[in-house]
Amino acid sequence: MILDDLVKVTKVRVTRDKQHLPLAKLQQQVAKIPKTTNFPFEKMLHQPGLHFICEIKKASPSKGEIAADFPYLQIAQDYVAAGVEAISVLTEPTYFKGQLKYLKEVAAQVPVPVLRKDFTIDSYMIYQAKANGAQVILLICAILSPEQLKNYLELATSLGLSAIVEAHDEQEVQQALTAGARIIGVNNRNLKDFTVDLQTSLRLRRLVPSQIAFISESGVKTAADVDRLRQDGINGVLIGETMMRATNKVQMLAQLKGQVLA
Ligand SMILES: O=P(O)(O)OC[C@@H](O)[C@@H](O)c1c[nH]c2ccccc12
Repeated sequence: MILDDLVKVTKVRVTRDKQHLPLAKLQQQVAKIPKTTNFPFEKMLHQPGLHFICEIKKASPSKGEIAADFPYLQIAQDYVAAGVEAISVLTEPTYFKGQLKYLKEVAAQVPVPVLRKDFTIDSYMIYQAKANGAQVILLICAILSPEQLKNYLELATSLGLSAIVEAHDEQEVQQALTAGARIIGVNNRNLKDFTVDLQTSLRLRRLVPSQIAFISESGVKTAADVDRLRQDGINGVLIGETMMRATNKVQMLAQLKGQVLA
């Protein structure tokens, strides 16, 4: 399955990155960044209503190339103009054609929290996220042991980063809760066969207490999809492909929100 491959190539990448910039050096960089303890992403998610996180991604394993032309800074600006409340930036190079520099440049330019979307399998990647301007990281239950999940959550928190703990079924939601997740993201996409079912989020919503923020990820395409999620008390929605393919991001987000633009 695709996750096994992603873990493999990510291990190779982290090993190479560490040779290029050793952990001790990376930690020195991080130590120079002013410490923050306000977790703006979490505060935003707990405001009433459904919040929009939009993603910058050039390609994906399920869809192949999504954007041949990829002006990532312009896309970030368009997202901000559209009123998104956070931006997710893919940094995985092999399957998503992401780069760390996209994260760094976008984060330096936008006033909203930025998520480093990657397959975190080593604490090194959490320091890397921090050093490159992220305020949020992703921790995927399916590729982490309970112990790793707990340690990475603690490290993220100590660095002032929020973590979305991604789950796809009841057992993974339980694993996320046990580890102390403050934000749970349910991926509607089944990574075994790439099928998408919004029902996955709706079904798992009731397992997560309201003091923990709940994000629905993947496959959100229409205002009707958004409406269903909003009605079920979901705090945030993560939208990639639909926004990436929209030539007019302002109009598309307004449409998804159910607002009519003149
Ligand atoms: O493009 P979509 O279907 O709107 O999905 C966005 C996002 O949820 C998806 O990219 C995603 C969800 N979980 C991930 C984990 C890693 C990489 C990517 C993802």
